[in-house]
Amino acid sequence: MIQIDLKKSLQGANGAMQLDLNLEIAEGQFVTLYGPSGAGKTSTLRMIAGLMQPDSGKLSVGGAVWFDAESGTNRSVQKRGVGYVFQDYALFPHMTVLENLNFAKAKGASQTLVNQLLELMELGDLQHRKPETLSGGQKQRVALARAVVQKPEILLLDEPLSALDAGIRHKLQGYLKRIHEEFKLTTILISHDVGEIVKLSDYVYHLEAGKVIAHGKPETLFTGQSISGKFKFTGEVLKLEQEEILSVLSILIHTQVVKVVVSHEEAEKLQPGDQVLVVSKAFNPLVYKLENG
Ligand SMILES: Nc1ncnc2c1ncn2[C@@H]1O[C@H](COP(=O)(O)OP(=O)(O)OP(=O)(O)O)[C@@H](O)[C@H]1O
Repeated sequence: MIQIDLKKSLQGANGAMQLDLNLEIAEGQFVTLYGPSGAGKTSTLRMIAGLMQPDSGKLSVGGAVWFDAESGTNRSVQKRGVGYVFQDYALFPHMTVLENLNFAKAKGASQTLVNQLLELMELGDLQHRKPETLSGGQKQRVALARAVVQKPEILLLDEPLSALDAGIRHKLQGYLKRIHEEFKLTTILISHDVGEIVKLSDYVYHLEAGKVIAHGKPETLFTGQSISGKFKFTGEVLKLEQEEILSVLSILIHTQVVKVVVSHEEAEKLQPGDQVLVVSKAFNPLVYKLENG
């Protein structure tokens, strides 16, 4: 369990802004911080990593106190057991992929873990290459593997996929999901991509101006209702066609266009470009508009 109860005065775009957070994250959960630019998402991760000192409050991880303003406890960055992945890959340029992983490997961690990650992230063929010879997506796979090989207690992901184009981003989301299923690391992701959030996270905190303004399971938070269904996909509305009795939606789901029949009433709430969640309950899928998409 991570218990975060922290305050920090920040220099917001319109003057002073108080970051004031009080949340609990269960071990092994995949949680996303969502919200507009300047809401305090990166500052939150930096305080957890020990890169920014809170003004007051307490942070404990798995029962150990990492920060406590009252008792003056402030565990150093090196001793916090955090894997941090940013948008830029920050790999060591003079080391090969394998050397980057071996260098980061936790003390006492077996070579088996490195091999397991090379396999899981499909980096085997690239292991003797230097970062400058890799694509952005490949570099980010190495950066993810390098964060995990440290055996962190918490994996912090600050918009790790936002510099990549849609196709590669989609693929990397699959790798992130695999990593989480395999290692069950408590993970905190920052993302603006609603589809990505729905696909990956167990729980979402929506931050604005330093405060949590809403939280919940992604489907509930982005649709305003609780949904169950046999399958769920996120997609983008491309086209709406009004037929006599019903409307037909063309929805782009990853690289496929799927046609879904909805009532005129439902179609009226939608327009091309909207992000939607497509859920199949019985036979015909149901479509829910994703808020803030
Ligand atoms: N060390 C600091 N001291 C004071 N203010 C800071 C500090 N670091 C960041 N800020 C300010 O705090 C505010 C929140 O920044 P932060 O990077 O946490 O937001 P964010 O939600 O991650 O935004 P984005 O999505 O653009 O990355 C910004 O206005 C920023 O200028």
